[in-house]
Amino acid sequence: MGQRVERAGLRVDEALARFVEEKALPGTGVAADGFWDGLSGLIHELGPRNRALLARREQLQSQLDDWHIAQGGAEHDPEDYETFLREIGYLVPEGPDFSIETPPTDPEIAHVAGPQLVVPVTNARFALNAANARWGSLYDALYGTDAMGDAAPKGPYDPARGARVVAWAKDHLDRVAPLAGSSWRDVRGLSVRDGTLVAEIAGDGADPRLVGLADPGQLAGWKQGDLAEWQILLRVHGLLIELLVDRSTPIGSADPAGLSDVWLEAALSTIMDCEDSVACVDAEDKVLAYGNWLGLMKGDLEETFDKGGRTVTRRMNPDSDYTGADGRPLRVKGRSLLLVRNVGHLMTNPAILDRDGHEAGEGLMDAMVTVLCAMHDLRAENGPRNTVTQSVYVVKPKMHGPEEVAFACEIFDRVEAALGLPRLTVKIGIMDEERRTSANLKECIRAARERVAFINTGFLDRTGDEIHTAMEAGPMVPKGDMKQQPWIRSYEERNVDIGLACGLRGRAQIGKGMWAMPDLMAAMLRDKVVHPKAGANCAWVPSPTAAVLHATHYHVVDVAARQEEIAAGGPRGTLRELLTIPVLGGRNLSEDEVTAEVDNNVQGILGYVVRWIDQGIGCSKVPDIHDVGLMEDRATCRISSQALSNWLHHGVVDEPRVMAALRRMAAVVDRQNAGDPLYRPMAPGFDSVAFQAACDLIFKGRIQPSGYTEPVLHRRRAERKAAG
Ligand SMILES: CC(=O)SCCNC(=O)CCNC(=O)[C@H](O)C(C)(C)COP(=O)(O)OP(=O)(O)OC[C@H]1O[C@@H](n2cnc3c(N)ncnc32)[C@H](O)[C@@H]1OP(=O)(O)O
Ligand SMILES: O=CC(=O)O
Ligand SMILES: [Mg+2]
Repeated sequence: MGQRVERAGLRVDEALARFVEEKALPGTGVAADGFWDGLSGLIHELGPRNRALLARREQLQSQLDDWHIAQGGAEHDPEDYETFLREIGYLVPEGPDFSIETPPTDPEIAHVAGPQLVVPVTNARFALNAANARWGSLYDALYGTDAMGDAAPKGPYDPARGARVVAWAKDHLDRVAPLAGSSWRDVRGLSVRDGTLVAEIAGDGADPRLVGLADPGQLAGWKQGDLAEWQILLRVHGLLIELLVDRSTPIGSADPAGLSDVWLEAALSTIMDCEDSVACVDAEDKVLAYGNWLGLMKGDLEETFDKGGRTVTRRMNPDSDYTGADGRPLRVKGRSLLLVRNVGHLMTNPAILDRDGHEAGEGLMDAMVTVLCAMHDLRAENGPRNTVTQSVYVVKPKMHGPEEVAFACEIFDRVEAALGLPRLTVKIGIMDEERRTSANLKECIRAARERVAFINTGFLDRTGDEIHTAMEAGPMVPKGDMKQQPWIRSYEERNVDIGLACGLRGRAQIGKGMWAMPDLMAAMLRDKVVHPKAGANCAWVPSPTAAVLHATHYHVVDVAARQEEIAAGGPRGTLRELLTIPVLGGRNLSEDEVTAEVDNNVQGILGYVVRWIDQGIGCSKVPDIHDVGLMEDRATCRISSQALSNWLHHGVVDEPRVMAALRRMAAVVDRQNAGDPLYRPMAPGFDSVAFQAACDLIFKGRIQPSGYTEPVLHRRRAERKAAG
């Protein structure tokens, strides 16, 4: 921890003060005094209210615990349960219907449905890649993954696989942008003439047949002679598809149509994450996160790194100019619309101490600093912009119920006033990922009706909270079975239904959760189409490649039409189903099932935590016991930790058994990381801070606030950093 400096009654770590004053403030028109006064007001006036909201969470949790204990194993009565939840104020009364009033938002939020990428903002290389993931090659995504059913080959280019890629892409075009009376497979030449796409089809005689698009309106634009002979833009459900015709390339020269690649508009929006996927425990870490976000908002972030023996410098992509189908200039955005996820209301951070020496609320700090950084985009006079509606999009996670949403809105009211921004510049994304928010979703949206820009089912945290909230109700089903439980179906359906009923269409996104198996792209192509089919404007993907493949789902499904149908069909999932607790009930698990579940959870926790604690890496790909690489972050870790705590609490397993699994799996995780020169093994000593952190998450998981992983992770990471 560095020296502290005094600012408006706050004791601020010097590194953070320097960042704010020398990097973030200049160019915004905000004076340093005004900034620190504003932040001090936020911390001193809203800080106590923040703590009171957390105390309310604890009070409700202990009332829930007592209620379940008092049931003493009697059969669960859902009606009694619901009455009790209303009595204690866990469920709040639902008010009359309303529509949100958010001012106009950017087209990526309001009108076009597509993938939403998430990236740890602390990793500049990944963050830049994510910002540029607006566009990606379909050919590369198919060739380089298992998307077509078989694993990507290593070694030189395989022409047979290449041919399958091209066939896949052309079949997809036949499905989503068909030619009039012909197939893309039969095209021998492509061009645009008089504002119309012209495809030459090999005929029987010497002269080719000329055909156009079945729907000529799908031609969006073109250009000649830049990257390729022709770059032709099609538009399908609002998303652009670019056909590159270039016979000078190996792929184009081998293709009858001269098609050298198909690029897709993919990650329409990206969340720069300061939360679940990062490890930020002090000023040094916060400055890294804020600094990258600032660079993205200024447009000058760059990162130089070695890739395959080459030095690469990565910067943000520019926009591109085309001729539109109407003959007028068409500028196409080269970067994803960037949102920033702040932390929630729980954590504090030592980067700032208040006048009583308490750590400042991290969410308050994030709100003020991330919006300040975004002012560089709002103030930019030329060059590429993030928003065209003078908006700053802040995603707010892990809130419990409408009072916490209202509190978040108040924070942003104060931030706007302190920074001299028009009220409602900040648009808020509500992560529906805590049970009290799902159960009171309509009232949560009402609390943010002036500035809500998205609701999203963060089902991973939500599953962790499901287990924690009902910890005393009994042992829960294994985590793999959670997705088949009534509560989660109701949760997903109600989120869409309530979002539609509250008028989110045309103003705000209704989003769905993460695909957490980054290497299983065939499975994603098969399964994740359910998200647009469910009426979601966007759904989370873990990587740019996944964004490209998931984009194809939005070509196939017309989300606007699905939303119409769903809204017309009326509400589906019920509150009663939502409140169904996923306990094992009378179901007996075999010894093998229990062992597999314990081993799997333990392996995931250790594999994630060891990199978090020792290397400050907040999101990792960790193999499960079947050797499938899973995206692990704070939320997936919360599920594993809560699942084990719950089984320990109810005697499904005992401490020696879990400890034995921890030791066994630590050796497995050590082997998995053997190639990492920065890795410090946990076995055979089992005394490292990382190993202790994993133990805390499991053995003290039941008493963590809402079952969050952050308090343990932060404390142990700080301990590890202090030890050097
Ligand atoms: C519950 C929740 O809150 S979910 C939201 C939080 N989760 C996330 O943000 C997930 C983000 N994803 C990631 O961090 C990573 O994809 C991981 C950790 C899952 C896997 O990382 P790795 O094992 O390093 O990925 P892998 O080796 O397959 O690919 C690395 C390449 O893909 C790119 N990449 C991978 N993920 C991303 C991403 N999210 N954004 C941008 N680029 C990415 C990297 O830039 C790198 O390419 P480069 O060499 O050209 O820079
Ligand atoms: O933040 C996302 C989640 O699923 O949790
Ligand atoms: Mg989450």
